[in-house]
Amino acid sequence: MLYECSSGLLGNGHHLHGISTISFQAWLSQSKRSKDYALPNSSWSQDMMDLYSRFLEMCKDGTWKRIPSYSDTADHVPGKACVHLESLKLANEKERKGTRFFPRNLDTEGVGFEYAMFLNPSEKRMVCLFQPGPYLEGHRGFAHGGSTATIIDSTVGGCAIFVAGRVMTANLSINYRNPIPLGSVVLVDSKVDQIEGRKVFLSCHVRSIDGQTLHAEATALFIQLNSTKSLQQQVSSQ
Ligand SMILES: CCCCCCCC/C=C\CCCCCCCC(=O)SCCNC(=O)CCNC(=O)[C@H](O)C(C)(C)COP(=O)(O)OP(=O)(O)OC[C@H]1O[C@@H](n2cnc3c(N)ncnc32)[C@H](O)[C@@H]1OP(=O)(O)O
Repeated sequence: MLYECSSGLLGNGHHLHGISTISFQAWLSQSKRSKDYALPNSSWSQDMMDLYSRFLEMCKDGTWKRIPSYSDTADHVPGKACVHLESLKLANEKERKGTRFFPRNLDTEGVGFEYAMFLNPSEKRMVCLFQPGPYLEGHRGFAHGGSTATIIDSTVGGCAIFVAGRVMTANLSINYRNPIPLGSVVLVDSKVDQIEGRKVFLSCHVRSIDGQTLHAEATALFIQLNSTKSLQQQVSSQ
């Protein structure tokens, strides 16, 4: 199902550089036919379940929104970008066969990235509950720094998508402060700090759920892509 952008996420009819963002509901209904991986499964620890329930509770008054998660990359980008990507997807179905959104690339539950994101629209903030599995090992018993970078990029990326639609990471700077034990649950907390034209600046902290350990802190710059060109056109014109 294709759809057009309508009401804005940052208030009615919000426009950022001429690009109207879509309503959260429209995006949710666009993607609901795909399997949602951000729902609890048997690999989730009690800590993960407890935190997830706490955030679900905070969704009840609309302050927070649970963000679904899919294995198809095209489903992650809302708005007009989705129309472009949907067409691209239909046109190139053959070539696209077998591609997956990187953090959802494993079939077995619990071995890789287990995560669920929640968006706070008024604070332009995205929080990700992350439980790294055994296939993300770097040093013995700890998550690989690249997997931490991936979950940070995806969380700040989700936040940037919320404010600016189709974006790409231009810069991601991470300070790793304390290793993340495999199987533990951490909170990846990101927010938009500033928007300057097409540039979206964000910051992010990764903390243990008791808040006592700072695992990593990051800053990121995302660039809003030209809405009049499809992703395919942008790639082929470079
Ligand atoms: C309903 C809403 C709900 C939403 C929720 C959704 C939930 C979804 C959940 C989860 C989402 C998952 C999210 C996934 C995230 C993953 C993202 C990635 O991994 S992206 C792959 C890695 N990145 C690349 O490969 C880029 C490679 N670079 C490029 O393609 C270009 O450099 C690009 C597009 C970044 C910029 O190129 P140009 O030609 O469009 O723009 P130019 O003119 O170069 O830059 C624009 C401005 O930005 C500055 N700029 C560009 N790069 C910079 C840099 N690295 N550092 C500082 N400034 C930079 C420039 O100086 C310029 O600034 P001046 O306008 O002159 O002030």
